[in-house]
Amino acid sequence: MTDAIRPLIAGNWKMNGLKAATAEFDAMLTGAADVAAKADLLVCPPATLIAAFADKARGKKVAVGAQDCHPKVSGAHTGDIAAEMLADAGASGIIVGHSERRADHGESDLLVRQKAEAAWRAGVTAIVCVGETQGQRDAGQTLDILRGQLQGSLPDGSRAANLIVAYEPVWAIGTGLTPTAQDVEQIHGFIRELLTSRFSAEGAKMRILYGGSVKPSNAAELMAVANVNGALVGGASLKAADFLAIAKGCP
Ligand SMILES: O=C(CO)COP(=O)(O)O
Repeated sequence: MTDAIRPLIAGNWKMNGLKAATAEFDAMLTGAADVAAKADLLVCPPATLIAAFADKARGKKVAVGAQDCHPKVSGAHTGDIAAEMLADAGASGIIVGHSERRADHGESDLLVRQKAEAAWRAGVTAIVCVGETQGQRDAGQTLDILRGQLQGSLPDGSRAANLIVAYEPVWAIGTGLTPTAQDVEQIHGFIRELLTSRFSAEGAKMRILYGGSVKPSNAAELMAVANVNGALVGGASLKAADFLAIAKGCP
């Protein structure tokens, strides 16, 4: 059933990228046509580059997204950016609840849920991240942690058109380590069950991305796993050749 879900390869540039990185983005735009048959592409640069990238990407096969938003529309929140501002700059998706924000900024499941709702309010897709730490994995708590994060972070009424879930084991991010294909299959299957039991038919159609040390060398194996509907890529999304090669690895 999930075979019909079109894969999405999303790049999370994190706190990387000056204006000079536009050249790399240009190369992604150029190469995107070659991989369009395989997957949709989304690049989430730092907020400073969203508007410029979105202008360049207009009419091309790469969408532009953001890495975070504030739950409110506007107000006295120095340094924060509203989802409406990101949409206005050209973002069509917003990553919320990345483990680096949960850790660096103490973001709770409730706050992540409010940010996902803010993305919808602005008319853009929320990409909600969940994942266990090494310690939680070692303690055999992975599924319990994921159940709790998904329950708390996903808004009621989530639909396949406006919600994407990204499973990113914290211990796999930036480490070169990945779970085995068997582990990924079990965990994505578990997430799928939770989504369908909570959101019925919509849950069956939602994209579930895998993230954590995805590279050209492991993409094909990971992307072939049942209920893996694409990837959320960090380091390897900074280079056009790697990012496009990962998309080529989609089944
Ligand atoms: O955190 C990630 C994407 O959001 C994954 O990062 P890496 O691909 O660098 O491991």
